[in-house]
Amino acid sequence: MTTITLESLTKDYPTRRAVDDVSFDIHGGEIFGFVGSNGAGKTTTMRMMLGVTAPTSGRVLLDGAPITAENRSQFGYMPEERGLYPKMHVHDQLVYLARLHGTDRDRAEANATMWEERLSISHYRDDTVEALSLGNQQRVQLASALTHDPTALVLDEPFSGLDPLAVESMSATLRQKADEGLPVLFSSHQLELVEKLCDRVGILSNGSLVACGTIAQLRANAPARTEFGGSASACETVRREAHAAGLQVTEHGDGLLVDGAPEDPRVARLATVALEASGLTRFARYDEPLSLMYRSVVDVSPATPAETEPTPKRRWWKKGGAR
Ligand SMILES: Nc1ncnc2c1ncn2[C@@H]1O[C@H](COP(=O)(O)OP(=O)(O)OP(=O)(O)O)[C@@H](O)[C@H]1O
Repeated sequence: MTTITLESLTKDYPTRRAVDDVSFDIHGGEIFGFVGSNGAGKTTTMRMMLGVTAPTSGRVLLDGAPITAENRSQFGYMPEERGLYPKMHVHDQLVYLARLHGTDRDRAEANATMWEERLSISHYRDDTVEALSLGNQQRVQLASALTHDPTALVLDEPFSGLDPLAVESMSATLRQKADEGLPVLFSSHQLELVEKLCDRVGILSNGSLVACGTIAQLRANAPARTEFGGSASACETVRREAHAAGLQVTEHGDGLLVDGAPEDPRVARLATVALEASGLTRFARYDEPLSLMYRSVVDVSPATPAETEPTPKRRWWKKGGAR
């Protein structure tokens, strides 16, 4: 199956470094979620993958060999600025764009009709794109990335502005294409969705990849916390003993989160004491949601200009990115 490799990709603009030494692989069959704050460098990285922007240094490989324009022309790309002709009719446009990628007319017609049905835009096939709502334009944009039977999908914020049913249909489509063996990468600010849908996630901060892996790998590498729950008196005991032991405590719903893994003797002791006092019903490692892991690695200070000393990077994974 196809593997796309980003090898030390760096992009300098005159006033700043937009992407700084970014390396990771995307494997056929997986959905890779690309997240990061506004201006973190996601779009620039995707543009370098697609050859729309040339890297200052680094390269993109396809199955271990430098990627060619021909390889890239077979990718399905959904650019951030979108790329449809506003005055062209939906169906004609889908067929036209597929033909530009080299798909023969019959196949382009059949694929356009199939994706119109799958993405619930058949009703608009004879409308101009500019007459559609933004969400429906987005569905057409996704269809245009699919009608030429792409070998990979690279989608810049495909979920932004979609209604819940469209999110479901977009998610199902991406999963289907990954199941067919395509590498699928998309960027998004919807962290819950990314957590639910993606096999692996890469987090960019100020142009650097600060975390990369499966949700389980990210969790395993994130600082551990333990969840305690139960009666008010059990929670009070845990709170008091944790403070005495110098452990950080955070309120969490009707329970508490304590810094440290359940197997940490100082944390385990809290459970023993609370059990003795009775009323403890929950004691387990806390499954950090992606949104919290994201906050703990993303640098919220203004981006570092290229000419100044870069801030130290916190990286959670070994270079190259585990699968
Ligand atoms: N053509 C350009 N010239 C100069 N700077 C640019 C150019 N394109 C992007 N940048 C800068 O590079 C940085 C990364 O931008 P990029 O669009 O890749 O971020 P992003 O992560 O996609 O952000 P968002 O989530 O807001 O879409 C930003 O500071 C941006 O201003």
